[in-house]
Amino acid sequence: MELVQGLHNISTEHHGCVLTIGNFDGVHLGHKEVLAQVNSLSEKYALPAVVMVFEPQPKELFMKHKAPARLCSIREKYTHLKLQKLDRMVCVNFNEKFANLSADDFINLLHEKLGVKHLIVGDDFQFGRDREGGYALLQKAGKELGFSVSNTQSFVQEQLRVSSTAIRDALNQGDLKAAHTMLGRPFSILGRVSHGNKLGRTIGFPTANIPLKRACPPLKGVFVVRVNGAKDNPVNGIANIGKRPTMDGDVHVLEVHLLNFQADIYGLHIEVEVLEKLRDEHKFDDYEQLKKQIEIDAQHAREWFINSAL
Ligand SMILES: Cc1cc2nc3c(=O)[nH]c(=O)nc-3n(C[C@H](O)[C@H](O)[C@H](O)COP(=O)(O)O)c2cc1C
Ligand SMILES: Nc1ncnc2c1ncn2[C@@H]1O[C@H](COP(=O)(O)OP(=O)(O)OP(=O)(O)O)[C@@H](O)[C@H]1O
Repeated sequence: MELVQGLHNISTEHHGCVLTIGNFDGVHLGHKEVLAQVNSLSEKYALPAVVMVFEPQPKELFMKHKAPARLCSIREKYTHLKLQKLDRMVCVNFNEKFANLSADDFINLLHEKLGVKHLIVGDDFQFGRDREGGYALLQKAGKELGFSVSNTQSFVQEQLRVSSTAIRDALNQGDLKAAHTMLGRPFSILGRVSHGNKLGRTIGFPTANIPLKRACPPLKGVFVVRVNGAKDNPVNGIANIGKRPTMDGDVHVLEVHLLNFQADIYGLHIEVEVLEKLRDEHKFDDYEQLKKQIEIDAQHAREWFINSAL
């Protein structure tokens, strides 16, 4: 999948496409329905299947640190979208200037720069300064400018529309099973293993540290995890997502201790699948108490793997 970073990198060869637009945070099953339609119409029109995403996501520009937690970084989004077999991802820098485009200017951009032939959006899609444009305006403009517009039916599970918001809520409540059902895969975090304080090994629990790009992760606590990329097969583990209050930490990190595994994995790109919440993070009086608790966590995780037959 080709990545076009910024509107200034759109060239004449990008003219003509079947397009969808959105945040696609987490790339969940509802998104996949939309993307499947983009692919099928791209075949019908013999034009590239293109997804336009915004970075930062609009609420991150408008609400700053009060914006909802991100389900995935832009890099993870690219990785998940690539699996949907699209031809191109256009990543728009969502800055003040872009946010201030009128609805008409935005439509002109789709028409003139991208040469959109068919556009697929949700019927709740709003765009342009103050969210002034909507589905009806797109249809009207499409008739005048020569592109068609359609929307997808809501993808629902147990009468609830699958959405990034619903997945954030599930993760926040520690309901990994519900998040898994809506994502169609376990919630996971991708990252490169970096050097930590190397204190973990002194208490018998060496950990792989993965810096979290997002300031605020969508879930916190101690979890049963499964790691892909550390060796040929997935490796079971336990992980902490938090600030490590016992060590007076002040930024969120993901730390994974792999069970029955000894190898140097610094620098490797791994995927940490978060499978089950064990507990909240605590501030312990000393490392000895923390160590005892992690031993209990490891035991609970082993039992969980035996019971889940994973
Ligand atoms: C399974 C697990 C559970 C953890 N639970 C806590 C916790 O409840 N409170 C806390 O302050 N740190 C917790 N930690 C973080 C440890 O403080 C940290 O891993 C250790 O100090 C080593 O850090 P380092 O790898 O940067 O040296 C946990 C780590 C793991 C792997
Ligand atoms: N469950 C769903 N069924 C069908 N289309 C969906 C579903 N969820 C999202 N979409 C569509 O996917 C596109 C991208 O949507 P967006 O990223 O805003 O999704 P969202 O999951 O609803 O996010 P949020 O919960 O943050 O509002 C939009 O066209 C949207 O209408």
